[in-house]
Amino acid sequence: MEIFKYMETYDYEQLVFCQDKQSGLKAIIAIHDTTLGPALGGTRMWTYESEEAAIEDALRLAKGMTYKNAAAGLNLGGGKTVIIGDPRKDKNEEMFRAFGRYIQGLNGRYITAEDVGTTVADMDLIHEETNFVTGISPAFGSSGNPSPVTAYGVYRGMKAAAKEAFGTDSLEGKVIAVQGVGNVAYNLCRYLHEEGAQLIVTDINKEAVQRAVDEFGAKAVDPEDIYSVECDIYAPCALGATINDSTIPLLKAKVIAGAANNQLRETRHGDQIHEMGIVYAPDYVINAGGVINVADELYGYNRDRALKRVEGIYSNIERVIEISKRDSIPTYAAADRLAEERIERMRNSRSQFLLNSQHILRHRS
Ligand SMILES: NC(=O)C1=CN([C@@H]2O[C@H](COP(=O)(O)OP(=O)(O)OC[C@H]3O[C@@H](n4cnc5c(N)ncnc54)[C@H](O)[C@@H]3O)[C@@H](O)[C@H]2O)C=CC1
Ligand SMILES: CC(C)CC(=O)C(=O)O
Repeated sequence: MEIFKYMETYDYEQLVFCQDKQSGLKAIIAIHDTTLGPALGGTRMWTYESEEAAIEDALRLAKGMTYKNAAAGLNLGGGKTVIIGDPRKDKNEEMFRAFGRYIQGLNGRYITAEDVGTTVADMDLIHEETNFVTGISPAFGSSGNPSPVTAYGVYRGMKAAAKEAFGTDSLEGKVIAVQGVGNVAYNLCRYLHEEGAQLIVTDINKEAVQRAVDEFGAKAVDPEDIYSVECDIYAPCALGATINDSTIPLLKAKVIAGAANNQLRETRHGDQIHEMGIVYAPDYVINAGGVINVADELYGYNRDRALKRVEGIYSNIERVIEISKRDSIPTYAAADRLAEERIERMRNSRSQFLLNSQHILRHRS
């Protein structure tokens, strides 16, 4: 991978490599775009096949956050971190503290939160070193684990997509295939079960599957069978790129609506599902609940205010569908248009000089 070429093509601002020998920290912070404000995005810990795969993931996820934050109406830019390692074996206190110091060194250009492989406890360790972290324990007046709120947003967005496909937003009796029943999808399944949906679930973690079977009466299938099951809605809630050349021909669903980031392997896969008449709820629009929730901490966390905003994911999905129809483009492209137009508007808005604490004139004020 030619890193600078890639960064130039997709207009990235900064890529930071963090190494701490004692704790074993190997982290990559990617900052995509800070036009709207400081970059906010979670930290993923994962066992990558190669350093290149980790860099690519950080870059792709960071760009996704720029679009997610913009489309959600937040005054935040996009960034993301990946830590290379196995979250079950390789974590230690020094690692997250060392990582916290790296974040502090960015002086507010990047604010972190949880993602796959990291927890509230990890954020609390980061918080020992920096205030540029969200999703820390509620005991600190913070919002805690974002996953249940992400799930609520996905549930709301799924209803809006269902309305478009089936003429009603009721999910009662709908068969929903959920891929990955981790932190977000477990909570999503609860909403869906309460509304009377029939669940088909899969996960590489057998205990997670069993919990969904026991608590929600879900039917379990093997991971490779989830694409081809007879269902109304496919909810990808594990990792990205599951909508691709191999899986698209297998899909029976009329709606794709799930929590995973970067669901389309390539944009042409978004074109393909659009041509097939599948209503696709773009990943970064439907899964913005978590970031909306943690971003609320920046104003002094108020759960009711955050949930009210997350509810609006329903109307945001409706808006994306409207743009898609108006401009005859797939929904993923409509979402990009929504986000890019907001960033451009803010970039071009007239700015008047205001004296701030950094300016050379500050001592004269
Ligand atoms: N946690 C949050 O608030 C947010 C999460 N997301 C995205 O949603 C997705 C899920 O996030 P979490 O629930 O937090 O992660 P998680 O790690 O708790 O859950 C993911 C689940 O997927 C399973 N899985 C992994 N590979 C699989 C495969 N090939 N087949 C079936 N299952 C597989 C894992 O065993 C795990 O149970 C991720 O893509 C994440 O980036 C997006 C926005 C916010
Ligand atoms: C988990 C969120 C708090 C932020 C994030 O990284 C995301 O939405 O993907």
